[in-house]
Amino acid sequence: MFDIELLSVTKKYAGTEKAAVQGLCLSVEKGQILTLLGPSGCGKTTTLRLIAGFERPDQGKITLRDRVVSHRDSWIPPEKRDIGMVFQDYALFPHLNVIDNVGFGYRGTDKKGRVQEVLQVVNLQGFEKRFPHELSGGQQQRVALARALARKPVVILLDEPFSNLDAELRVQMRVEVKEIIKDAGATAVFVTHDQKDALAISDRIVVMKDGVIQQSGTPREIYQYPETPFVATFVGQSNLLPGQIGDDGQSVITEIGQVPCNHTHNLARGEKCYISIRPDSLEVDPEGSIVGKVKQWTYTGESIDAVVDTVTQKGTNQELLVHIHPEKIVQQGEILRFKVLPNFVAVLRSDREFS
Ligand SMILES: Nc1ncnc2c1ncn2[C@@H]1O[C@H](COP(=O)(O)OP(=O)(O)OP(=O)(O)O)[C@@H](O)[C@H]1O
Repeated sequence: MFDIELLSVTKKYAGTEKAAVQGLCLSVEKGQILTLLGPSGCGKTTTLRLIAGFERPDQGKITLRDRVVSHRDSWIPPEKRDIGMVFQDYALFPHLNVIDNVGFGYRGTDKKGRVQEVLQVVNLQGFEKRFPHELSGGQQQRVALARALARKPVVILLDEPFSNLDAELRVQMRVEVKEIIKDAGATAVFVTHDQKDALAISDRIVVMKDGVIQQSGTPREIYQYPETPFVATFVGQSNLLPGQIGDDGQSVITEIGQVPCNHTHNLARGEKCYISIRPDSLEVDPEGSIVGKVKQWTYTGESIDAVVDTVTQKGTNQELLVHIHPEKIVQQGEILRFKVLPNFVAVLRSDREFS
């Protein structure tokens, strides 16, 4: 059962040349967290606002749990859509304490009981009398989430909810927010341009670019088997190379040699394609067939992130990003040999956009 369905939704703002979202189709199952991920201007916020009813589509149909909220002549306004919103800046009322912020707009019976219930869900018992300025960023975030959950909405929409948090709290809040949403059994759509947020919190990710969907799938599918060059480089780092499927059907012949891969998207032998090799898929090995010179490297603690210059079979230069085990001592200018591990190698169709 789907709680949210968008069918061929298009929205073009007045005075703009291109549609902000074009022919968007997506669905979210009950209890799932879906993330809209993409760079600035790709149409994520517009999609969220269309679901909330703050914008009206030019074309298409939007359904929220069996109720058509937007289609041709039918239109349900935002306040009647049964939606909870969590904004980037939390939008708490500074003059109201936690109880009053959470209970604001609640119209059901037993408001007091429900507020206590959600404060327990977000783990804020004991903070009832505090005002927003007496709370940390993470606590304010949980108050905003509690307010969104209080009315038991059909869906919760979260617009970049972690962008005002420092790096450490952000990592902690990803786990907490996911747990809270799951415990409440809520269906949620979450907007971010941060791939780590998306991979950590989502059941499914929709990667967008220029108002259209590039790929949708589970975090693992998106990371391990990107389908377009854009997805391969936007979600994680990647080395992209042109090639063609090898005669064994399980490798790709590229300018740096024959690369093994586990998944060829059913492309035929000899068919042209691109290949995405994650930096973790290149391993230092004295027997490896790829020879490269270390151009620069950075120690991150978890790995040594190196840029390596290789010479292709055509005699041209090809830079590769490589994550080397952090215990290895690496020198600039050093010549190393690498082999490719097939697990994070993805084949991309060559007819997909390359940018
Ligand atoms: N009210 C508006 N009027 C005109 N154009 C708009 C309006 N809102 C958004 N746009 C345009 O629509 C496109 C999509 O914008 P949108 O805010 O949905 O992108 P986004 O992916 O959420 O970006 P960001 O991450 O920067 O918030 C952009 O080109 C933007 O300039």
